[in-house]
Amino acid sequence: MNTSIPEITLNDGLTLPAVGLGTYDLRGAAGVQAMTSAIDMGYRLLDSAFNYENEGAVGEAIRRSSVSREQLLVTSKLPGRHQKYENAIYTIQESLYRSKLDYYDLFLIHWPNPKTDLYVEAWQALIDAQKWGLIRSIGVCNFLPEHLDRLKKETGVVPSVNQVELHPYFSQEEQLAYDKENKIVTESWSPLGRANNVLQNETIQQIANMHQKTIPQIILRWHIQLDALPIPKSSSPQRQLDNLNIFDFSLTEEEMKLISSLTRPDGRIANQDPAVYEEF
Ligand SMILES: NC(=O)C1=CN([C@@H]2O[C@H](COP(=O)(O)OP(=O)(O)OC[C@H]3O[C@@H](n4cnc5c(N)ncnc54)[C@H](OP(=O)(O)O)[C@@H]3O)[C@@H](O)[C@H]2O)C=CC1
Ligand SMILES: O=C(O)C(=O)[C@@H](O)[C@H](O)C(=O)CO
Repeated sequence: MNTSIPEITLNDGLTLPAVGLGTYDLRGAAGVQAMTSAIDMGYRLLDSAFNYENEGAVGEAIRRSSVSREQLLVTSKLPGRHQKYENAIYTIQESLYRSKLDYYDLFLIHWPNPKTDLYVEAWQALIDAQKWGLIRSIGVCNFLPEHLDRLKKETGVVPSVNQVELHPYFSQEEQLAYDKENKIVTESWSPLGRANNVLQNETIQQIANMHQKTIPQIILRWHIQLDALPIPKSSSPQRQLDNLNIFDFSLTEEEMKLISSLTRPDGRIANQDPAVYEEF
């Protein structure tokens, strides 16, 4: 049991733990079991989405866990096909019915879908749902500076969180700097590169040997020291625990730079460039 996770305060005052649990692909009874184990082990932030088809499993895991709803921070996301204002409102309500929760702590627009061009309308729906108490904090995913500038200009409301692909092979230096300057917390999706060969990287292995940690622990610590909030997914209780045990050591400035230097122009894992990708 590890509950000593530092906290991060968002621009609207909500606090989140500095690491959360990704739940992509955690579904059904096995998903409920994995999420319950994570909560019992100390995770307090769960990252879900309407499109993951697991909001019911998230709600069930919360009810079966040993901690109260109030101690948990639950995230879900609005899919691309429901960005029209009325659809967005219905989808947030449906998402709550699915999880059997009264509110989400954080609700995000999943992708900007710039060609469809409804993300400002969708943002207005999140703003209203927050006013009505359905959502405590509102944010986005995969938003580039141009999309964020437009939200600010047209609604005056800056997202609390921008969840983007971030790992050593795609280190997002410019997006991180933009988010920081605009007081937006960057959450890192696929923080472990979705377990691709970054987990065998020789440079990170050498750093791991120095600190007597594993490669995933070094990578997650790198996220923390970038002031990004990683949400690693694991279905294994042991790996869930390992991924929390990153607060008893620090990387040097040189080690941070070495890991960041591993970034590559073709480093994206899923070929999803938010400037062109349109999510269903
Ligand atoms: N907003 C967006 O557009 C997106 C959001 N996300 C969110 O981000 C979360 C995390 O990203 P995800 O794509 O799942 O990828 P991650 O980078 O979190 O990697 C998950 C993979 O790493 C393995 N793993 C986890 N911990 C360890 C460890 N300590 N040692 C070895 N292997 C490990 C897992 O296997 P195992 O389960 O067997 O441990 C799984 O195969 C998602 O689950 C989702 O919530 C993801 C993509 C896009
Ligand atoms: O998992 C998510 O949140 C997504 O947005 C997906 O598109 C994911 O990135 C993926 O690669 C699905 O194959």
